[in-house]
Amino acid sequence: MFLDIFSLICSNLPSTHSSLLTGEKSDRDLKSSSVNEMESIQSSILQKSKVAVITGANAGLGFTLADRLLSFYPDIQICLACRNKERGLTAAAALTEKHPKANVHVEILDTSSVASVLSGTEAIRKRYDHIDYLYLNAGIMKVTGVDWNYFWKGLLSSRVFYMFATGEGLLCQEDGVTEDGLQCVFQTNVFGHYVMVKELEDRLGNVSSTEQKPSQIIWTSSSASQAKNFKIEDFQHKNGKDPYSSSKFAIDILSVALNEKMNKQNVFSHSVCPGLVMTNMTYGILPQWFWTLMIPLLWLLHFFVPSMTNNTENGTEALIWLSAQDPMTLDPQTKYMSHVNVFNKSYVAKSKMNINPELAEKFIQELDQLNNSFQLKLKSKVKN
Ligand SMILES: NC(=O)C1=CN([C@@H]2O[C@H](COP(=O)(O)OP(=O)(O)OC[C@H]3O[C@@H](n4cnc5c(N)ncnc54)[C@H](OP(=O)(O)O)[C@@H]3O)[C@@H](O)[C@H]2O)C=CC1
Ligand SMILES: CC(C)CCC[C@@H](C)[C@H]1CC[C@H]2C3=C(CC[C@]12C)[C@@]1(C)CCC(=O)[C@@H](C)[C@@H]1CC3
Repeated sequence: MFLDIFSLICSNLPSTHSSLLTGEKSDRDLKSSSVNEMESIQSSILQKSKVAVITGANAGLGFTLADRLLSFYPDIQICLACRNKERGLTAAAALTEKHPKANVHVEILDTSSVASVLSGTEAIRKRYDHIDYLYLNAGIMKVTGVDWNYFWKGLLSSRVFYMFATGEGLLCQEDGVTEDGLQCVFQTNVFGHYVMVKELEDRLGNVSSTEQKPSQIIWTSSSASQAKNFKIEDFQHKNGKDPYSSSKFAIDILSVALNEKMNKQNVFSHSVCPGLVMTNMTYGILPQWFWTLMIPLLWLLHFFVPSMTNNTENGTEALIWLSAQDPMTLDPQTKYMSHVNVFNKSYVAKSKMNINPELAEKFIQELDQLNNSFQLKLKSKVKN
């Protein structure tokens, strides 16, 4: 128990426990392999130097993901796609200090600006011929307060565990409009990433008709994703009260739609929920001292709510696990969730999404239209 509490207190320090990767080439499998097996695994990794592009990689889940990928695939090339150069370079320096031979590169890419996505993806296309993993992880939630009345009522009701797993109804949120004239949460979490996929399309999947190379697009979604908060007529969520939930459901729809469109090119898309993790995003909701005071409660809750992953190491479990799977064997309608068991060990759980393919098709048409209008606008600007 004391060890568990200690691990919660150290939630954002790099954890040393071996995680419960359940895939074919899990951390645990690697650790228990004989030296010969290890050598053959390492040489096969070395032969194929993989490339991972991660958005929002300078902090939180994105940063730990980069760190864990470097431990798992020592030869991997990592591109940290960050909106702020200084924060990106600081993250790259921390990663190369821990992994001296790491191949880490920083690219400036702000998902809330189409112009920045276009320039960032152009630079990424120049640097890499093929992208194995495209982690679309950057995200924001603009919280103005917590509905404590709802919280206390929820605490004494049967929806208590659901409330802690999804945060439903607890947060008062605001949104804004970007310089591109789109809703801020929608453009940052969804549309900027969609433009990225379109711009990087020829770096994903099969390189040629003879060379079969799969790519995985892995979205950081959330258990806050709720169908009832997403309306196709208002997909930017201009008129709703939960832009975060709407944007995460939009991500789930997009993931399903991209499988329909891109599986034939050997591109596979999956959606992940990291659980509730202490990062800048969650510390932005309530002050750090409050969360620290709540450590005993959070510790108690993880017995009942497996999505209380708490630290970024546990939270990235499903993101890492997916990288080790054969994507062809995975169900496009399944969401992969990082969970913890009662010993605070992480594992991957699955949840069916049941997204209507017609809705997915309609949504992708809307996004294509929006994307085309930006391309026309920006290209005519360049001409003039
Ligand atoms: N923490 C949690 O409990 C959960 C988080 N998630 C999701 O996980 C993802 C990562 O969040 P988390 O690590 O928790 O939060 P953090 O705030 O720690 O990290 C978010 C990252 O996204 C970056 N980012 C934000 N806006 C943009 C932008 N416009 N362009 C490029 N990068 C941007 C941030 O950059 P910068 O440092 O410059 O701000 C940062 O690197 C998000 O999509 C979030 O919705 C899902 C479920 C639960
Ligand atoms: C633990 C404290 C006594 C009380 C904290 C109350 C709330 C601030 C949290 C309870 C459930 C949390 C939650 C999220 C944010 C903070 C809470 C509402 C998220 C919405 C954060 C982002 C996500 O993507 C979700 C998966 C989280 C769900 C749970």
